[in-house]
Formats: sequence, structure tokens, C-alpha cells
Amino acid sequence: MQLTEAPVEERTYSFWEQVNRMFDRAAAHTKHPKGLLDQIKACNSVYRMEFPVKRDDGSIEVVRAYRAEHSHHKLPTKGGIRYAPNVTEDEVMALAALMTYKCAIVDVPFGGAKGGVKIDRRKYSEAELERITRRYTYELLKKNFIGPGVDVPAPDYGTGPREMAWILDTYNSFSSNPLEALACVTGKPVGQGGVRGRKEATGRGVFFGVREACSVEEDMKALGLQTGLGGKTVVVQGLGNVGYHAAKFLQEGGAVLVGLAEIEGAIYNPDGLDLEAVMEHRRRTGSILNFPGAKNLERSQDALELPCDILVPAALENQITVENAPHIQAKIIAEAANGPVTIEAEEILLKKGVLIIPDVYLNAGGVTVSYFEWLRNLYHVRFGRLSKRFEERTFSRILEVIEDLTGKKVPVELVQEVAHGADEEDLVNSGLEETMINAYQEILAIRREHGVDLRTAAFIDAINKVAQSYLELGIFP
Ligand SMILES: NC(=O)c1ccc[n+]([C@@H]2O[C@H](COP(=O)([O-])OP(=O)(O)OC[C@H]3O[C@@H](n4cnc5c(N)ncnc54)[C@H](O)[C@@H]3O)[C@@H](O)[C@H]2O)c1
Repeated sequence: MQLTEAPVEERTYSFWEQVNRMFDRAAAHTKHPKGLLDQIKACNSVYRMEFPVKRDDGSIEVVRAYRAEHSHHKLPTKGGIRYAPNVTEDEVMALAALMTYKCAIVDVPFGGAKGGVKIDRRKYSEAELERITRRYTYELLKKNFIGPGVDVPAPDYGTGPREMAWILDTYNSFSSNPLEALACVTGKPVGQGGVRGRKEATGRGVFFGVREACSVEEDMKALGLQTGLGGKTVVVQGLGNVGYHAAKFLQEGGAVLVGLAEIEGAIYNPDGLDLEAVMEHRRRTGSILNFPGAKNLERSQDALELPCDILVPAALENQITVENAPHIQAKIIAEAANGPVTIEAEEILLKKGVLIIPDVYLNAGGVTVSYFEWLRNLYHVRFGRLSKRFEERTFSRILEVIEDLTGKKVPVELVQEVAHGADEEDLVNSGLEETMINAYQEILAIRREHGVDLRTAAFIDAINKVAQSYLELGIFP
């Protein structure tokens, strides 16, 4: 009997289902019992809310929003807040689950969470966005879905340091402990307890991850590419926080940006595009289109099919589906966004031999640096100026607080290093670089051991670490 391969069809799984299918595929390579795997997979709590907001013209609008805490195996839970018109409960649950696995992969001691507010932020004034952000924060506070040891938000699609400062200020207004309150949110402006390097961290992490992947000789050989980043052609979709910084660091690292896509369309120049010049052109004209020397592509989606070595989707999920996967020409897909490749599309791409660097690893730079920010906020003072005896006492108190909040021991050297670090940004960036390199090597070793793709290897890594944590904790009651 001849066996024929079943055709790959788009089954339109929801985002949450897709993440769980990725989980199941990896779980099959572990020896954990089904009950424990179910415990890891479950989304522990979701708060769905609707609240009224007063528009500038005096009218009232009801806004729907969510916060999902996927896993309480480590506290606080951690994850960004997204402002987008297509936010759903399914989406925040999926993104929260990815956060749990992401934190485990880079050994950051948080559970996963995600928030979403269903609005198109471009349709609101700054004052309206502030009211929405403050009310959302109040709702989270009311239900104990925010706090330095409970759940700590950060920026995601559609939000940034400005929103994080509003969250901090609102939290502070209700907090009886303003010293601790600083650690209730990360990604804050530097003057409000943020750390230098957080804004760039996810994009910089993407760069470190891609550079690491390009240094693996066996993979580059299989793709017919030279080892190293130098001269590799890159297309980036989405020039927001993550996409812009990823593009910037990749270009600085020697890669050539040949295609850039934003919401209004895409541009292509096989000889290379100067990122800063494109951004300046967009600021001036309101669009990346008609950039001198580049060809316009009217549909931004078309950029995904451009010839290049590395494609960096950095906008939203479900961008590469069974529809366009057969037309993808990139040899490497670097998932800067969360969930940009559907599980069915991935099947097609893997068969074509495309190397996919998975989101759960590649965009972990943001949460890694958020961890540094959170730790630093818990110290609250700048230690370099204090007496040695006072420092010693303060250090041990800080370690106690961190241990209380996380259940994890933090080496005193780390606290000292951060506290005394002359150049915080250097420290943050080198910590990030080391984290991204180590995590990639860990995933690579698992891939080799099990003969699986990189995403499955990353999920195996995450599952094993979260399983260990749950086994140590036991179950209440
Ligand atoms: N901000 C972080 O630290 C962080 C961390 C990890 C993962 N992520 C993920 O990275 C992705 C992007 O997040 P961000 O923080 O950069 O958001 P952002 O809002 O700063 O930027 C997103 C950009 O994508 C553009 N865009 C939207 N749809 C597009 C399309 N179809 N084609 C081209 N461009 C499009 C938007 O106009 C915007 O400029 C999301 O999936 C997010 O979950 C973000």
C-alpha cells in the first residue's frame, strides 16, 4: 500500500488553540504525566471588564478590556498590555501563555500574564487614552490583578512608557506603600524608575537571537548561507517599538535592510534602505511609501513574500498563514512579534527547510530587561552614595523582600553589581546579551537531542522548567 501525505489545510485554530497545539507537540517529547501537563497549560485566571469612558466631546463610550494571568507557578505574573481594536479574551490568554513559556526559557522568575484593551488608539486623544489607562489600572487594582508581588504589566502593541507612567501614578494614588509601588509596572520612563535600555530591549534581544542563529554553521550550511550576520538581506514588517529597534540593531550589525512594511504599505530596494532616512521620510510625509530609490508595494502583506535571507515579522499574530506560506522566499523567519506564523503555515515552511526562530525565545529581551527594572525598583535607593554598614543592612533587607515576593534566592552579587553599576545601560545590555546567547544554546542542545524544530525545542525547555516548579510547590490543599 502506498501512503500519501495528507494535504495541509487551514483549520483556523484560535490563537489560544494554536499555542496549546505547539505545547502538545512538545509535551509528546517529555515524560510528564497528563495531569501535570494540563496544570501547566491551564490559564489560571482571566478578568474581563467593561467600563465607561468619557470622550472629549462629552459622549460616553463603553470599553472592553482583559487581563489574563496564565500561570501562578511564579509570582508576580508578568506581561504587557496591548491596545488594539482586535483584542479578544482568546488572544490575551494565548499571549499570557506565551509569556509563561518565554519567562521559563530565559530563566526569569515570573509567571505569564497579558492585558488587552479593545481600542484603536489612533482614534483617541491623549487625554482620552489617559482616562482609559487610569480606569483600566483602577479595575485591575480593585480585583488584585496588579501589584509588585502580584502581577506586573509592561508595554506591548499600542502602549509605551507614557502609559506605564500613568499606570504607576494611578497605582500610587491608592497604594499605602509608595516605596514598593514603583515595582508595580515596568517599561516606565527612565525618570520614573525605568531602566535605560528597556525601550530598545525587545528589538536588541531580537538582534542577539538572530546573530546567534546565524553563527550556527550546520544551520547556515543547510540554508546555503554564509555564517554570520554580515551582508544578509532583511525584510521587517512593523516599525513600532520592536520592529524599529530590531531593524536598527540588525543594520548596525551588518545586515542589509531591503524591505520595510508599515500599516500603509511597504517599500523594497534590493540595494538596501537606510532605516533612519525612511523613518524621517515617514515623519515628514506620514508614510513610508514613495521613499526615494525604493519600489512601492501597496499591500503591506506583500513584503512578507519579498526575496530576502531573513524575514522579521514585528507587528501582530497570524501574518504568515497557509495562504502566503508557499510564497515566502526568506530562508530564516525571526519571530519578533508574538504568534506571527500559524501552526499550519509552520508545517509548510519547515518542509521547505525554513529556519524559524520562535517568538517564545526571540522576543524575550523585553521581559528580561523588565526583570532588571523590577529588581532595581525594589531596591529603590541608589546605593553608591550610602555608608557600607547601611548598605549591608539594606542589601540583606532587599534580598529578603525579593525572596518573599518570588520565593527565589537572588545572589547578593547580582544586587551589588546592579546597585553599584557605574553604567546601568551597559550592565542591562550585557545581561540581556548573555541571557539571549545562553537561552539559544540551551534550545539548540534540546533540538539536537530530540531531533525537533527550534520552536518545539523551546517549548520542551519551558515545559520541563515549569513542571519542575509545580512539582516543587505541590498542590493546595
Ligand atoms: N513591546 C515589547 O516590549 C514587546 C515584547 C515582546 C513582544 N512584543 C510583540 O511585538 C509585536 C509588536 O509590538 P510593539 O510593542 O512593537 O508594538 P507597536 O505598537 O510599538 O508597533 C507595532 C507596529 O506595527 C505596525 N503594524 C500593524 N499592523 C501592520 C501590518 N499589517 N503591516 C505592517 N505594519 C503593521 C503598527 O502600525 C505599528 O507601528 C507584538 O506582537 C507584541 O506582542 C512586544
